[in-house]
Amino acid sequence: MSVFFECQGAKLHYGNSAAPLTVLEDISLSIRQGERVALLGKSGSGKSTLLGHMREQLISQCAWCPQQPALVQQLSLFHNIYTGGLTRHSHLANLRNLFFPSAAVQQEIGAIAEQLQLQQQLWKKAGELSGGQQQRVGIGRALYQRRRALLADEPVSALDAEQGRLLLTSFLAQHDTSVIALHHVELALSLCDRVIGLADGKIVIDAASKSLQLHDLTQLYQ
Ligand SMILES: Nc1ncnc2c1ncn2[C@@H]1O[C@H](COP(=O)(O)OP(=O)(O)OP(=O)(O)O)[C@@H](O)[C@H]1O
Repeated sequence: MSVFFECQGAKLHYGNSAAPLTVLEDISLSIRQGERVALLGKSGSGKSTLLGHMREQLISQCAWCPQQPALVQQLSLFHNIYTGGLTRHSHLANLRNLFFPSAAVQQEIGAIAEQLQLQQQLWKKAGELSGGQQQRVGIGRALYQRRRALLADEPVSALDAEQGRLLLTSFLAQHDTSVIALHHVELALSLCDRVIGLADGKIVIDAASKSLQLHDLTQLYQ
């Protein structure tokens, strides 16, 4: 399998100021196409920083699902999902779909909303949705980017365990390579094939999920 992402001895910072904060040091990592990788670590350990670095390198290849969906609150769920496909359509098509969405686009986005169990809310304004519903719209927007690879930052953190598992399973199945920051260690072990654990500014675990037990991960959260 070919390499999807690679870095050697990288020092990763938070922010772009004159004095950026070093979050991760001496990061060496190789991810192959086809892998499903979970990034684990306690809050502030650098999962988003690592994902941000990957995104900088892979921006044109990956769907992106950020931790905060930052939806356009005045626009409908339909239109917010549509923004995931803006770069795939012409300016004229984008303008037309803003006011008079084509039947084909309505069908595509309707199918995504159905997967997310949001079909009843399709024309509701994003600002009128709950936190969990907004998070699902963020997943829908990433799906509508129609990329083969996915970078996602805690995409199901606001959902209950069962719904989170179902949606994450489907989200992963629609991409051939995924790197996902997660808080739920059980989801990481059962749905991803590799776990990268961050602590103290370093990678402290990098192993196949099937070789790990829950207790192997407790060191990440001490
Ligand atoms: N808004 C911010 N302002 C200043 N420093 C920040 C900010 N966000 C993150 N940092 C710094 O960067 C470090 C890494 O943060 P990062 O968001 O990458 O961690 P994380 O593992 O994704 O956390 P979480 O699980 O809470 O999202 C933090 O420990 C903190 O020192």
